[in-house]
Amino acid sequence: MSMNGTSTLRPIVLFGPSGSGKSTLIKRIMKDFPNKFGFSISHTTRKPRPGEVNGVHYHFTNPEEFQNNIDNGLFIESAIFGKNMYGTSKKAVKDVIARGQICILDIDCQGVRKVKKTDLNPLYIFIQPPSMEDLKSRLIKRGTETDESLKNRLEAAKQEIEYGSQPGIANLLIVNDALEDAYNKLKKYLEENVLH
Ligand SMILES: Nc1ncnc2c1ncn2[C@@H]1O[C@H](COP(=O)(O)OP(=O)(O)OP(=O)(O)O)[C@@H](O)[C@H]1O
Repeated sequence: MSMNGTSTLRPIVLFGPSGSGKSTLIKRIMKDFPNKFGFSISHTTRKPRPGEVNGVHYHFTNPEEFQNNIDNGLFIESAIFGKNMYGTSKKAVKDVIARGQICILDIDCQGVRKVKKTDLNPLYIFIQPPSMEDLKSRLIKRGTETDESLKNRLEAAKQEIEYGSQPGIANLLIVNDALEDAYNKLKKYLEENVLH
């Protein structure tokens, strides 16, 4: 642990197109380093499902309070899915650091732009698909997309790649071609920079 006690706990932002392999890589790194990494707890306006605990699974809130939080600049990012609002607060990230874990943020380039305006000082890792053709076939193979959502994700992917591959945006760019190579690159970088 360094002098200021938290410099080894810089959050990690993984960003990149939907289907580039962020979740796959995060799952693996969390499994290889149990308890080292944590996710922030999101806010949502949706009602808790049976068994969901406020402050554990989500910070459950109402639309008025949610909007107040946005207006007061407390959120890094927020989005609407269906009728519900979801967001990540800066405090939720700081809570992860406070419990001694490295916070992993899996966000899109809009989120990255917003994080860059905060004092969170993360390391940015861009996960790039080898090609648009590979990205498309992986999304199809994943079986999660309709024709419509596939089209939207591929369209958004172009912008993600344009942004993430610009010099100076990411601290590390990983082309996720062979998964094993991509994972080893990620692991090595994290070992050298945050896992001491
Ligand atoms: N190197 C790879 N080679 C082949 N397939 C891969 C590779 N990496 C990931 N995949 C597969 O591609 C699909 C997309 O990966 P994943 O779900 O991790 O992407 P993601 O970036 O988290 O997407 P989203 O932002 O939509 O959550 C998954 O089915 C995954 O198993």
